Amino acid sequence: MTNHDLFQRALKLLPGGVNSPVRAFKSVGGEPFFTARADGAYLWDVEGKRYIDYVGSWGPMIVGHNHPKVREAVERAVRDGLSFGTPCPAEVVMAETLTRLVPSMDMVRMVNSGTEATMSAIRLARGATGRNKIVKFEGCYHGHSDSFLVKAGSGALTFGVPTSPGVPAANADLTLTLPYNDLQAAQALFAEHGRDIAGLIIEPVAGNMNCIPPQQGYLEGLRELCTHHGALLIFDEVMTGFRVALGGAQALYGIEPDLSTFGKIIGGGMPVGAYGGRRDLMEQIAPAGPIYQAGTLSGNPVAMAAGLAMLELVQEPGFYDTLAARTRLLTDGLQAVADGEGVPFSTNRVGGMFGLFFTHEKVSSYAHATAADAAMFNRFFQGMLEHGVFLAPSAFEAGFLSSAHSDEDIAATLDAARIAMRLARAG
Ligand SMILES: Cc1ncc(COP(=O)(O)O)c(C=O)c1O
Ligand SMILES: N[C@H](C=O)CCC(=O)O
Repeated sequence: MTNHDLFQRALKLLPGGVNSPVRAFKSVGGEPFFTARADGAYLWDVEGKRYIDYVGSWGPMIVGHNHPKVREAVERAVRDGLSFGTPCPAEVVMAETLTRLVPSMDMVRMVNSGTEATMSAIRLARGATGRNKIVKFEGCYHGHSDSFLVKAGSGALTFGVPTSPGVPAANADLTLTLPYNDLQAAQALFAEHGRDIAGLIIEPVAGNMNCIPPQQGYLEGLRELCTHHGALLIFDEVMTGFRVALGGAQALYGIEPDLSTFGKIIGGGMPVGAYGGRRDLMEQIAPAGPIYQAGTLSGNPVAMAAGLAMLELVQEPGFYDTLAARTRLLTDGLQAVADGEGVPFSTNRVGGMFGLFFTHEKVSSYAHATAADAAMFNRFFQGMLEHGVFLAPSAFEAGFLSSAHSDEDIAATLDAARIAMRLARAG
Protein backbone atom coordinates (compact mmCIF):
# COMPACT_ATOMS: atom_id res chain seq x y z
CA MET A 1 0.00 0.00 0.00
CA THR A 2 1.58 3.30 -1.06
CA ASN A 3 0.71 6.89 -0.16
CA HIS A 4 -0.15 7.51 -3.80
CA ASP A 5 -2.53 4.51 -4.05
CA LEU A 6 -4.34 5.54 -0.88
CA PHE A 7 -4.67 9.13 -2.08
CA GLN A 8 -6.12 7.99 -5.41
CA ARG A 9 -8.70 5.89 -3.55
CA ALA A 10 -9.44 8.75 -1.17
CA LEU A 11 -9.88 11.28 -3.98
CA LYS A 12 -12.77 9.21 -5.36
CA LEU A 13 -14.73 9.28 -2.10
CA LEU A 14 -13.57 12.12 0.12
CA PRO A 15 -13.72 15.75 -1.10
CA GLY A 16 -10.11 16.59 -2.01
CA GLY A 17 -9.12 13.19 -0.63
CA VAL A 18 -9.18 14.42 2.98
CA ASN A 19 -11.46 15.00 5.94
CA SER A 20 -10.10 18.45 6.73
CA PRO A 21 -8.82 20.79 3.98
CA VAL A 22 -5.48 21.69 5.59
CA ARG A 23 -4.36 18.07 5.35
CA ALA A 24 -4.29 18.12 1.55
CA PHE A 25 -1.04 19.44 0.11
CA LYS A 26 -2.94 21.65 -2.30
CA SER A 27 -1.07 24.89 -1.69
CA VAL A 28 2.40 23.37 -1.30
CA GLY A 29 1.98 20.90 -4.16
CA GLY A 30 2.30 17.12 -4.24
CA GLU A 31 0.23 14.59 -2.36
CA PRO A 32 -0.24 14.10 1.38
CA PHE A 33 1.32 11.09 3.04
CA PHE A 34 -0.85 8.68 5.02
CA THR A 35 0.28 8.08 8.60
CA ALA A 36 0.41 4.49 9.76
CA ARG A 37 1.59 5.21 13.29
CA ALA A 38 2.97 7.94 15.53
CA ASP A 39 5.21 7.91 18.56
CA GLY A 40 7.02 10.68 20.45
CA ALA A 41 8.22 13.35 18.01
CA TYR A 42 7.70 11.13 14.96
CA LEU A 43 5.17 10.04 12.37
CA TRP A 44 5.70 7.02 10.10
CA ASP A 45 3.86 6.87 6.81
CA VAL A 46 2.41 3.71 5.25
CA GLU A 47 5.63 3.27 3.25
CA GLY A 48 7.70 3.21 6.44
CA LYS A 49 9.26 6.68 6.07
CA ARG A 50 9.80 8.53 9.36
CA TYR A 51 9.14 12.26 9.80
CA ILE A 52 10.07 14.58 12.66
CA ASP A 53 6.64 16.07 13.23
CA TYR A 54 6.11 19.80 13.88
CA VAL A 55 2.34 19.64 13.26
CA GLY A 56 1.48 17.52 16.30
CA SER A 57 -2.03 16.76 15.06
CA TRP A 58 -2.40 20.56 14.64
CA GLY A 59 -1.53 21.26 18.25
CA PRO A 60 -2.86 18.68 20.69
CA MET A 61 0.20 16.41 20.94
CA ILE A 62 2.20 18.63 23.30
CA VAL A 63 3.72 15.65 25.14
CA GLY A 64 4.47 13.84 21.88
CA HIS A 65 2.48 11.15 20.14
CA ASN A 66 1.23 8.07 21.91
CA HIS A 67 2.50 9.11 25.33
CA PRO A 68 2.29 6.03 27.59
CA LYS A 69 0.44 7.90 30.37
CA VAL A 70 -2.22 9.20 27.97
CA ARG A 71 -2.53 5.86 26.20
CA GLU A 72 -2.86 3.95 29.48
CA ALA A 73 -5.53 6.38 30.73
CA VAL A 74 -7.49 5.77 27.53
CA GLU A 75 -7.05 2.00 27.80
CA ARG A 76 -8.32 2.05 31.39
CA ALA A 77 -11.33 4.19 30.44
CA VAL A 78 -12.22 2.03 27.43
CA ARG A 79 -12.54 -1.04 29.65
CA ASP A 80 -15.50 0.63 31.37
CA GLY A 81 -17.35 1.54 28.18
CA LEU A 82 -17.12 4.04 25.34
CA SER A 83 -20.02 6.41 25.95
CA PHE A 84 -22.76 6.51 28.55
CA GLY A 85 -25.22 9.29 27.70
CA THR A 86 -25.36 10.06 31.43
CA PRO A 87 -23.02 12.24 33.46
CA CYS A 88 -19.74 10.49 34.35
CA PRO A 89 -17.20 11.22 37.12
CA ALA A 90 -14.39 12.23 34.72
CA GLU A 91 -16.44 15.20 33.46
CA VAL A 92 -16.55 16.60 36.96
CA VAL A 93 -12.82 16.12 37.44
CA MET A 94 -12.23 17.81 34.06
CA ALA A 95 -14.40 20.79 35.05
CA GLU A 96 -12.56 21.03 38.39
CA THR A 97 -9.19 20.86 36.64
CA LEU A 98 -10.00 23.44 33.97
CA THR A 99 -11.55 25.94 36.35
CA ARG A 100 -8.57 25.58 38.71
CA LEU A 101 -6.00 26.06 35.95
CA VAL A 102 -7.93 28.84 34.18
CA PRO A 103 -9.12 31.20 36.94
CA SER A 104 -11.29 33.33 34.60
CA MET A 105 -13.55 30.28 34.13
CA ASP A 106 -15.95 29.80 37.02
CA MET A 107 -17.91 27.22 35.05
CA VAL A 108 -17.32 25.21 31.91
CA ARG A 109 -19.30 23.20 29.34
CA MET A 110 -17.57 20.34 27.51
CA VAL A 111 -18.21 19.90 23.78
CA ASN A 112 -16.61 17.82 21.01
CA SER A 113 -14.55 20.27 18.94
CA GLY A 114 -13.14 23.77 18.87
CA THR A 115 -15.79 24.74 16.33
CA GLU A 116 -18.56 23.77 18.72
CA ALA A 117 -16.88 25.67 21.55
CA THR A 118 -16.57 28.97 19.67
CA MET A 119 -20.00 28.66 18.04
CA SER A 120 -21.57 28.12 21.47
CA ALA A 121 -19.57 30.93 23.07
CA ILE A 122 -20.89 33.52 20.62
CA ARG A 123 -24.44 32.23 21.02
CA LEU A 124 -23.98 32.80 24.73
CA ALA A 125 -22.52 36.27 24.11
CA ARG A 126 -25.50 37.18 21.92
CA GLY A 127 -28.05 35.68 24.32
CA ALA A 128 -26.52 37.31 27.38
CA THR A 129 -26.10 40.80 25.90
CA GLY A 130 -29.18 40.87 23.66
CA ARG A 131 -26.91 42.17 20.88
CA ASN A 132 -26.20 40.52 17.53
CA LYS A 133 -22.88 41.72 16.15
CA ILE A 134 -19.61 39.98 16.81
CA VAL A 135 -16.10 41.17 16.09
CA LYS A 136 -13.32 38.95 14.81
CA PHE A 137 -9.90 39.53 13.28
CA GLU A 138 -8.82 39.12 9.69
CA GLY A 139 -6.74 35.91 9.41
CA CYS A 140 -7.98 34.50 12.72
CA TYR A 141 -9.77 31.15 12.54
CA HIS A 142 -12.37 30.03 15.05
CA GLY A 143 -13.63 26.87 13.38
CA HIS A 144 -16.04 26.60 10.51
CA SER A 145 -19.38 27.85 11.79
CA ASP A 146 -21.05 30.46 9.56
CA SER A 147 -20.32 33.51 11.69
CA PHE A 148 -16.59 32.82 11.63
CA LEU A 149 -15.98 32.01 7.96
CA VAL A 150 -15.59 35.70 7.25
CA LYS A 151 -12.03 36.81 6.45
CA ALA A 152 -10.95 33.59 8.16
CA GLY A 153 -7.46 32.14 8.45
CA SER A 154 -6.15 28.56 8.30
CA GLY A 155 -7.34 26.51 5.30
CA ALA A 156 -9.83 29.21 4.32
CA LEU A 157 -6.93 31.63 3.81
CA THR A 158 -4.63 28.97 2.36
CA PHE A 159 -7.17 27.99 -0.29
CA GLY A 160 -8.32 31.54 -1.06
CA VAL A 161 -11.84 31.36 0.41
CA PRO A 162 -11.53 33.45 3.57
CA THR A 163 -15.22 34.29 3.28
CA SER A 164 -16.83 31.01 2.28
CA PRO A 165 -19.59 30.57 -0.27
CA GLY A 166 -22.59 29.16 1.61
CA VAL A 167 -22.38 31.67 4.46
CA PRO A 168 -25.61 33.67 4.17
CA ALA A 169 -24.99 37.41 3.73
CA ALA A 170 -27.36 38.07 6.63
CA ASN A 171 -25.03 36.06 8.83
CA ALA A 172 -21.78 37.50 7.48
CA ASP A 173 -23.13 41.04 7.91
CA LEU A 174 -23.26 40.46 11.66
CA THR A 175 -19.55 39.68 11.75
CA LEU A 176 -17.38 42.78 11.87
CA THR A 177 -13.69 42.30 11.11
CA LEU A 178 -10.59 44.11 12.26
CA PRO A 179 -6.88 43.99 11.47
CA TYR A 180 -4.98 42.09 14.20
CA ASN A 181 -2.61 44.14 16.38
CA ASP A 182 -4.19 47.48 15.41
CA LEU A 183 -5.78 48.98 18.52
CA GLN A 184 -6.76 52.23 16.83
CA ALA A 185 -8.86 50.35 14.28
CA ALA A 186 -10.63 48.54 17.14
CA GLN A 187 -11.28 51.83 18.95
CA ALA A 188 -12.78 53.33 15.78
CA LEU A 189 -15.01 50.28 15.19
CA PHE A 190 -16.30 50.29 18.76
CA ALA A 191 -16.92 54.02 18.60
CA GLU A 192 -19.24 53.39 15.66
CA HIS A 193 -20.86 50.03 16.52
CA GLY A 194 -20.15 49.60 20.24
CA ARG A 195 -23.74 49.38 21.39
CA ASP A 196 -24.54 46.56 18.91
CA ILE A 197 -21.50 44.39 19.66
CA ALA A 198 -22.21 41.25 21.68
CA GLY A 199 -18.64 40.07 21.83
CA LEU A 200 -15.15 40.29 20.43
CA ILE A 201 -13.42 36.98 19.78
CA ILE A 202 -9.67 36.75 19.33
CA GLU A 203 -6.89 34.21 19.15
CA PRO A 204 -4.76 35.85 21.86
CA VAL A 205 -1.72 34.61 19.94
CA ALA A 206 -2.78 34.30 16.30
CA GLY A 207 -1.97 30.85 14.97
CA ASN A 208 -4.04 30.53 11.84
CA MET A 209 -2.26 33.11 9.68
CA ASN A 210 0.99 31.52 10.81
CA CYS A 211 2.09 32.56 14.32
CA ILE A 212 1.71 36.22 15.32
CA PRO A 213 1.98 37.29 18.96
CA PRO A 214 -0.02 40.23 20.28
CA GLN A 215 1.90 43.49 20.56
CA GLN A 216 2.50 44.87 24.03
CA GLY A 217 -0.66 46.45 25.45
CA TYR A 218 -2.88 45.21 22.63
CA LEU A 219 -4.89 42.61 24.57
CA GLU A 220 -5.16 45.02 27.51
CA GLY A 221 -6.54 47.65 25.13
CA LEU A 222 -9.15 45.22 23.79
CA ARG A 223 -10.10 44.26 27.35
CA GLU A 224 -10.72 47.93 28.17
CA LEU A 225 -12.72 48.52 25.01
CA CYS A 226 -15.01 45.55 25.64
CA THR A 227 -15.56 46.52 29.26
CA HIS A 228 -16.29 50.12 28.29
CA HIS A 229 -18.84 49.15 25.62
CA GLY A 230 -20.49 46.28 27.51
CA ALA A 231 -19.29 43.66 24.99
CA LEU A 232 -17.88 40.31 26.06
CA LEU A 233 -14.20 39.59 25.48
CA ILE A 234 -13.83 36.02 24.25
CA PHE A 235 -10.38 34.43 24.11
CA ASP A 236 -10.32 31.58 21.65
CA GLU A 237 -7.68 29.43 23.28
CA VAL A 238 -8.41 26.33 21.24
CA MET A 239 -4.82 26.53 19.97
CA THR A 240 -3.06 28.59 22.64
CA GLY A 241 -4.70 26.88 25.63
CA PHE A 242 -2.00 24.93 27.50
CA ARG A 243 0.23 25.47 24.43
CA VAL A 244 1.82 28.82 25.27
CA ALA A 245 1.61 28.45 29.06
CA LEU A 246 -0.22 26.52 31.77
CA GLY A 247 -3.62 28.22 31.81
CA GLY A 248 -3.18 29.52 28.26
CA ALA A 249 -2.40 32.92 26.79
CA GLN A 250 -4.59 34.60 29.40
CA ALA A 251 -2.21 33.35 32.10
CA LEU A 252 0.83 34.36 30.06
CA TYR A 253 -0.39 37.93 29.42
CA GLY A 254 -2.43 38.39 32.61
CA ILE A 255 -5.75 39.25 30.95
CA GLU A 256 -9.13 38.05 32.19
CA PRO A 257 -11.57 37.39 29.34
CA ASP A 258 -15.30 37.02 30.01
CA LEU A 259 -15.48 33.77 28.07
CA SER A 260 -12.82 31.37 26.84
CA THR A 261 -12.81 28.47 24.43
CA PHE A 262 -10.51 25.46 24.53
CA GLY A 263 -9.91 22.31 22.48
CA LYS A 264 -6.92 20.40 21.13
CA ILE A 265 -4.59 19.81 24.18
CA ILE A 266 -7.40 19.45 26.72
CA GLY A 267 -8.59 16.40 24.75
CA GLY A 268 -5.18 14.71 24.72
CA GLY A 269 -5.69 13.83 21.04
CA MET A 270 -9.37 12.89 21.34
CA PRO A 271 -12.17 15.08 19.85
CA VAL A 272 -12.85 17.61 22.63
CA GLY A 273 -13.70 21.27 23.06
CA ALA A 274 -14.85 23.40 25.98
CA TYR A 275 -16.17 26.87 26.63
CA GLY A 276 -16.44 28.60 29.95
CA GLY A 277 -16.25 31.84 31.84
CA ARG A 278 -17.99 33.98 34.39
CA ARG A 279 -20.63 32.19 36.47
CA ASP A 280 -23.35 34.76 35.73
CA LEU A 281 -22.83 34.08 32.01
CA MET A 282 -22.46 30.30 32.14
CA GLU A 283 -25.56 29.97 34.29
CA GLN A 284 -27.52 31.17 31.28
CA ILE A 285 -26.66 27.93 29.43
CA ALA A 286 -29.37 25.23 29.33
CA PRO A 287 -30.57 23.60 31.48
CA ALA A 288 -29.43 26.13 34.12
CA GLY A 289 -30.68 28.92 31.85
CA PRO A 290 -32.45 29.46 28.53
CA ILE A 291 -29.58 29.54 26.00
CA TYR A 292 -29.60 26.16 24.33
CA GLN A 293 -26.56 24.03 23.57
CA ALA A 294 -26.27 20.23 23.68
CA GLY A 295 -24.15 17.25 22.56
CA THR A 296 -24.79 13.49 22.43
CA LEU A 297 -21.13 12.64 23.05
CA SER A 298 -20.13 15.71 25.09
CA GLY A 299 -18.05 14.89 28.17
CA ASN A 300 -17.24 11.49 26.69
CA PRO A 301 -15.47 9.33 29.32
CA VAL A 302 -12.63 8.20 27.05
CA ALA A 303 -11.94 11.72 25.81
CA MET A 304 -12.03 13.07 29.38
CA ALA A 305 -9.52 10.41 30.48
CA ALA A 306 -7.13 11.33 27.65
CA GLY A 307 -7.44 15.05 28.37
CA LEU A 308 -6.98 14.66 32.11
CA ALA A 309 -3.83 12.56 31.62
CA MET A 310 -2.45 15.22 29.28
CA LEU A 311 -3.29 18.04 31.70
CA GLU A 312 -1.47 16.18 34.46
CA LEU A 313 1.66 15.88 32.35
CA VAL A 314 1.81 19.57 31.45
CA GLN A 315 1.64 20.50 35.15
CA GLU A 316 5.01 18.87 35.84
CA PRO A 317 7.48 21.48 37.15
CA GLY A 318 9.47 23.19 34.39
CA PHE A 319 7.36 21.74 31.57
CA TYR A 320 6.70 25.05 29.80
CA ASP A 321 10.18 26.49 30.43
CA THR A 322 11.78 23.47 28.78
CA LEU A 323 9.30 23.55 25.90
CA ALA A 324 9.89 27.26 25.29
CA ALA A 325 13.68 26.78 25.43
CA ARG A 326 13.51 23.97 22.84
CA THR A 327 11.27 26.07 20.61
CA ARG A 328 13.79 28.87 20.81
CA LEU A 329 16.61 26.47 19.94
CA LEU A 330 14.66 25.52 16.81
CA THR A 331 13.68 29.02 15.66
CA ASP A 332 17.11 30.55 16.44
CA GLY A 333 18.73 27.64 14.63
CA LEU A 334 16.53 28.07 11.56
CA GLN A 335 17.24 31.81 11.54
CA ALA A 336 20.99 31.14 11.63
CA VAL A 337 20.68 28.65 8.76
CA ALA A 338 18.63 31.11 6.68
CA ASP A 339 21.07 33.95 7.41
CA GLY A 340 23.97 31.71 6.42
CA GLU A 341 22.26 30.91 3.12
CA GLY A 342 21.24 34.51 2.45
CA VAL A 343 17.52 33.67 2.55
CA PRO A 344 15.09 36.42 3.67
CA PHE A 345 13.58 34.86 6.78
CA SER A 346 12.10 35.71 10.17
CA THR A 347 10.47 33.75 12.96
CA ASN A 348 7.98 34.22 15.78
CA ARG A 349 7.52 32.03 18.81
CA VAL A 350 5.47 31.89 22.00
CA GLY A 351 5.88 28.91 24.35
CA GLY A 352 5.66 25.76 22.26
CA MET A 353 4.26 27.48 19.18
CA PHE A 354 6.23 29.06 16.32
CA GLY A 355 5.96 30.73 12.92
CA LEU A 356 8.37 30.74 9.97
CA PHE A 357 8.16 33.52 7.37
CA PHE A 358 10.12 34.05 4.17
CA THR A 359 10.61 37.79 4.61
CA HIS A 360 13.19 40.05 6.24
CA GLU A 361 10.41 41.76 8.20
CA LYS A 362 9.43 40.85 11.75
CA VAL A 363 5.85 39.72 11.17
CA SER A 364 3.25 41.36 13.42
CA SER A 365 0.18 41.65 11.18
CA TYR A 366 -1.97 39.83 8.66
CA ALA A 367 -0.60 42.17 5.97
CA HIS A 368 2.99 41.18 6.83
CA ALA A 369 2.13 37.48 6.94
CA THR A 370 0.39 37.49 3.57
CA ALA A 371 3.20 39.55 2.02
CA ALA A 372 5.85 36.93 2.90
CA ASP A 373 7.11 34.77 0.02
CA ALA A 374 4.70 31.80 -0.07
CA ALA A 375 6.46 30.21 -3.07
CA MET A 376 9.71 30.14 -1.09
CA PHE A 377 7.86 28.56 1.82
CA ASN A 378 6.48 25.89 -0.49
CA ARG A 379 9.94 24.95 -1.79
CA PHE A 380 11.27 24.92 1.77
CA PHE A 381 8.37 22.72 2.88
CA GLN A 382 9.09 20.21 0.08
CA GLY A 383 12.81 20.16 0.90
CA MET A 384 12.11 19.51 4.56
CA LEU A 385 9.58 16.80 3.77
CA GLU A 386 12.01 15.08 1.43
CA HIS A 387 14.54 15.01 4.29
CA GLY A 388 12.10 13.66 6.87
CA VAL A 389 10.74 16.81 8.53
CA PHE A 390 7.00 17.48 8.49
CA LEU A 391 5.93 21.12 8.75
CA ALA A 392 2.33 22.28 8.33
CA PRO A 393 1.61 22.19 4.57
CA SER A 394 0.70 25.88 4.38
CA ALA A 395 2.46 29.22 4.85
CA PHE A 396 -0.51 30.24 7.04
CA GLU A 397 -0.31 27.74 9.86
CA ALA A 398 1.70 27.85 13.10
CA GLY A 399 4.13 25.07 13.98
CA PHE A 400 4.18 23.13 17.25
CA LEU A 401 6.87 21.53 19.35
CA SER A 402 6.35 18.80 21.94
CA SER A 403 8.23 17.74 25.04
CA ALA A 404 9.25 14.64 23.05
CA HIS A 405 11.34 16.68 20.59
CA SER A 406 14.96 16.17 21.64
CA ASP A 407 18.04 18.28 20.97
CA GLU A 408 19.02 15.58 18.44
CA ASP A 409 15.68 16.02 16.64
CA ILE A 410 16.28 19.74 16.44
CA ALA A 411 19.84 19.22 15.18
CA ALA A 412 18.50 16.84 12.50
CA THR A 413 15.85 19.44 11.58
CA LEU A 414 18.54 22.10 11.14
CA ASP A 415 20.59 19.74 8.95
CA ALA A 416 17.54 19.26 6.73
CA ALA A 417 16.94 23.02 6.73
CA ARG A 418 20.43 23.69 5.34
CA ILE A 419 19.45 21.81 2.19
CA ALA A 420 15.84 23.04 2.11
CA MET A 421 16.87 26.71 2.42
CA ARG A 422 19.04 26.33 -0.68
CA LEU A 423 16.06 24.85 -2.52
CA ALA A 424 13.86 27.69 -1.28
CA ARG A 425 16.37 30.24 -2.54
CA ALA A 426 16.93 28.51 -5.89
CA GLY A 427 13.40 29.23 -7.12
C1 LIG B 1 -8.02 29.05 17.34
C2 LIG B 1 -8.92 27.95 16.84
N1 LIG B 1 -10.23 27.99 17.14
C3 LIG B 1 -11.07 27.04 16.73
C4 LIG B 1 -10.63 25.98 15.98
C5 LIG B 1 -11.60 24.93 15.56
O1 LIG B 1 -11.33 23.73 16.20
P1 LIG B 1 -11.79 22.34 15.57
O2 LIG B 1 -10.96 22.12 14.35
O3 LIG B 1 -11.52 21.36 16.67
O4 LIG B 1 -13.23 22.47 15.25
C6 LIG B 1 -9.26 25.89 15.66
C7 LIG B 1 -8.70 24.78 14.86
O5 LIG B 1 -9.23 24.18 14.04
C8 LIG B 1 -8.40 26.91 16.09
O6 LIG B 1 -7.10 26.89 15.80
N1 LIG C 1 -5.44 25.52 11.63
C1 LIG C 1 -6.43 24.53 11.91
C2 LIG C 1 -6.68 24.55 13.37
O1 LIG C 1 -5.94 25.00 14.16
C3 LIG C 1 -5.94 23.20 11.47
C4 LIG C 1 -6.87 22.05 11.79
C5 LIG C 1 -7.84 21.76 10.70
O2 LIG C 1 -8.59 22.63 10.27
O3 LIG C 1 -7.91 20.58 10.28
